[in-house]
Amino acid sequence: MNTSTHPIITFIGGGNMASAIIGGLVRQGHPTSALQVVEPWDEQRARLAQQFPGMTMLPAASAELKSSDLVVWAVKPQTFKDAALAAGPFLGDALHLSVAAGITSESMAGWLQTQRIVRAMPNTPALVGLGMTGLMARAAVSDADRALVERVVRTTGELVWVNVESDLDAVTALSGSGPAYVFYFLEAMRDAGARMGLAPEVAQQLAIGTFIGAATLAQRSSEPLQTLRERVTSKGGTTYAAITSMDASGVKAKFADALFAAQKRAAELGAEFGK
Ligand SMILES: NC(=O)C1=CN([C@@H]2O[C@H](COP(=O)(O)OP(=O)(O)OC[C@H]3O[C@@H](n4cnc5c(N)ncnc54)[C@H](OP(=O)(O)O)[C@@H]3O)[C@@H](O)[C@H]2O)C=CC1
Ligand SMILES: O=C(O)[C@@H]1CCC=N1
Repeated sequence: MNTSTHPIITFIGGGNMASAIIGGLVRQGHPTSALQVVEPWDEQRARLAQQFPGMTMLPAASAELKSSDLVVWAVKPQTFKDAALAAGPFLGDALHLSVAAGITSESMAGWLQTQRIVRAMPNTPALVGLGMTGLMARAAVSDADRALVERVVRTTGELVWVNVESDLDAVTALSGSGPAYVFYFLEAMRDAGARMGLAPEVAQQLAIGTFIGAATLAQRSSEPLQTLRERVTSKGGTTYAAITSMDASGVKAKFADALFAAQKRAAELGAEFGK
């Protein structure tokens, strides 16, 4: 571990998720001089270098990686193995944190020849400091290593630990992919509002404000979600008509099917690209 107060953090893959975490770290005062990114795509490297001046930008794994205290794996599951085999020999005794969907810590331990591995499943609201991340550590990970991971992840929002690694596939289905479901509902609400005659931008403003308001109310309230819902649902009123229509179409069951499809895909990605 380097002796300065800020660990050297290396990102393998400099795309959406890496940018979100780097943004959180920099906002919280992590110096860019203690950040390195391996990113093969020239344009993306240039974008990151402009956004976060002072970071070490590398087109491929090389000897510079030896100084890493923490390595954050932010490549697609499909490219993880190749990236791990390329960077592994340069990584010394670093702690590893993967955000890749599906790829198990067992696969990583084989490719990287280490047990110091934590898996994370973040989500894109990390970009605005409102991320939700699920974490799971291999048994050999020390309390100090867990604390370092928590420090990094907290710069992007909240976190929860799970003990069973396969639970991360459920976390992926729920909160990892979750922002996309919210955007999907927002699109549906905006489009329906527009069909009712509202200007689309007004409908969108109403939809987004409603999501933020309802989610904040749910977060601050000690009452069950069902009670909050029932409070909106006046007997014989408009909400009752809407919820009855959704129940008749089986929306809840269809929504559950969608989450199970995501969970299944996470496990498939691990089986397909973890070999
Ligand atoms: N986006 C999301 O909402 C979430 C994503 N994740 C996980 O995060 C990971 C990254 O996703 P995301 O950031 O969206 O993906 P991106 O495609 O935005 O980022 C991945 C980056 O890695 C680069 N890359 C490819 N091969 C290598 C290599 N060998 N070495 C270094 N970098 C490489 C890619 O470059 P190029 O494009 O040239 O291939 C790309 O810029 C995935 O595993 C995903 O499962 C987890 C939670 C949420
Ligand atoms: O869609 C995906 O595979 C990644 C993982 C969670 C969110 N995006």
